[in-house]
Amino acid sequence: MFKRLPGDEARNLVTTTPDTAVVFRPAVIQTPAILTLIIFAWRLLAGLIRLLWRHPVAMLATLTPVVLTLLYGWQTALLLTAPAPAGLAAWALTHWTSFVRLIGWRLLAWWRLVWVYRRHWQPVMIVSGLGRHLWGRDYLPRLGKVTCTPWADLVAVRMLKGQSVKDWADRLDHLAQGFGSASCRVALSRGGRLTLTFPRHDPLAERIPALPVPDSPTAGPVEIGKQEDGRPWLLKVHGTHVLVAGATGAGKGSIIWSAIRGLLPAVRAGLVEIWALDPKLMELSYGRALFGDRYAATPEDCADLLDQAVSVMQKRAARFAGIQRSHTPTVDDPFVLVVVDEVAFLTAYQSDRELRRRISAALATLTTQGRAVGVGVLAALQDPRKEVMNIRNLFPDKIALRLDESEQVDMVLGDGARDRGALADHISPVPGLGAGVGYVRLEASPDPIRVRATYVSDTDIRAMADAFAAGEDV
Ligand SMILES: Nc1ncnc2c1ncn2[C@@H]1O[C@H](COP(=O)(O)OP(=O)(O)OP(=O)(O)O)[C@@H](O)[C@H]1O
Repeated sequence: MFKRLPGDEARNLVTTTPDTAVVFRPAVIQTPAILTLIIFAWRLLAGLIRLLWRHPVAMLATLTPVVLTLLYGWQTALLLTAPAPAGLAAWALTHWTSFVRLIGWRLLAWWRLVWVYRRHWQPVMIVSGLGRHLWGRDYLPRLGKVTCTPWADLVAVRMLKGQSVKDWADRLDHLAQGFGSASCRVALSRGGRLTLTFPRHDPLAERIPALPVPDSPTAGPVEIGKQEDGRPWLLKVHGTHVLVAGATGAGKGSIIWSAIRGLLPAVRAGLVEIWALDPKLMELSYGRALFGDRYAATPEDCADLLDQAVSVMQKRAARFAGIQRSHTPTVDDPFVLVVVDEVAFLTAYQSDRELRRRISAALATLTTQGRAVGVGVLAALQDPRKEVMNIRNLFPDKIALRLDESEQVDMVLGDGARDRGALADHISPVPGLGAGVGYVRLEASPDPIRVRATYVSDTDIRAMADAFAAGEDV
């Protein structure tokens, strides 16, 4: 879109004699008044047609009463038009959900388009460097349709020719700040067109208490928290392996315990077994009763437990060979979830080379061959560097909680995740605000999803373990 701005050429004038004033005498072309009037009239008409074309409903709602008043007087106009707002009000009062779905979000989208995005578009584009001001004209990306969902605005944009998605991904902060949102995401919708997502409020701002233990046994996906759009966050544990990375205090424990809580009925029904490796002797020891003798804390015990898991896996693989290609949890062949808290203690920080080799080999074997035969790994880790965790790519599903450095985001979630909006290094270190908040990139989707895990407190864990040991419902 080009817009002519006056006076721009004067900026480029240079004088070599500083004490002489520059005299700027633009060439004056006499235009007949009628020509100017025709041009103005044409612009007015084109503007009206464009307005009608872009906002037919709003224009109809505004123009109808005006036309009726002019034709039949205000009393008749009032009589004829009043039923429409009265009907809408009655609809809103009687069936709010359908009113919001069919009318409310559209009205809000129109308002947000006019008041937020169109009003600030030109300055935000120029200041962020996504638009150009060349030869006195603004060359701006085209603002398209705005759609409102319950939690965010989705803004369609046509990029300038020659722009890339990365140009936009590099300016997410500018866009979020420019349009008054807490964050911004960018996704390519089709060639040259983008969808920007601006959350209007954050459903993850508050701590989410532990969910009730499910009624029926299931090996997953288990509900362990909320997604950014307010929908439940379901974590798949059966048929995959999950790596959770986060700095100290990021809330890795809440993901582990939320998953265990969701699996508890299946554990009781014998469809799932949880094998716990707790080298820090902290996180999992609270719920020891849930793991029976499948609990290890010393590196030697951890290596033995992992070897046992490998042996279960290999025996199953031998039995399943040529008969079945995937695993369904049964009492005879339960899903085995190997939970490892701070896996680097067992691999990178382990001083005994032989133990380190055994543990790394067992973990690599489980993560490469376990998922088809019902053996999964859920591992937590503080430092995602390759030297610390060289098998992180063997985990199909990864969760990045708060991380210390921006480069660590792509190490966990894969290349380009941070550019796509996974700002795990910006998550608040204040536990109430940021603990348990993270980004997930699932095997099936390249776009990271912002999530928050429920907080399963020590009291919840003890209650779970005590009730489990006593064979009662939690
Ligand atoms: N999901 C959550 N929601 C809100 N607060 C949480 C959540 N998870 C943890 N917290 C808070 O953050 C604190 C640290 O959590 P936690 O110990 O689980 O982190 P961590 O990542 O396991 O840390 P470390 O690696 O040091 O063990 C907890 O004491 C709790 O107050």
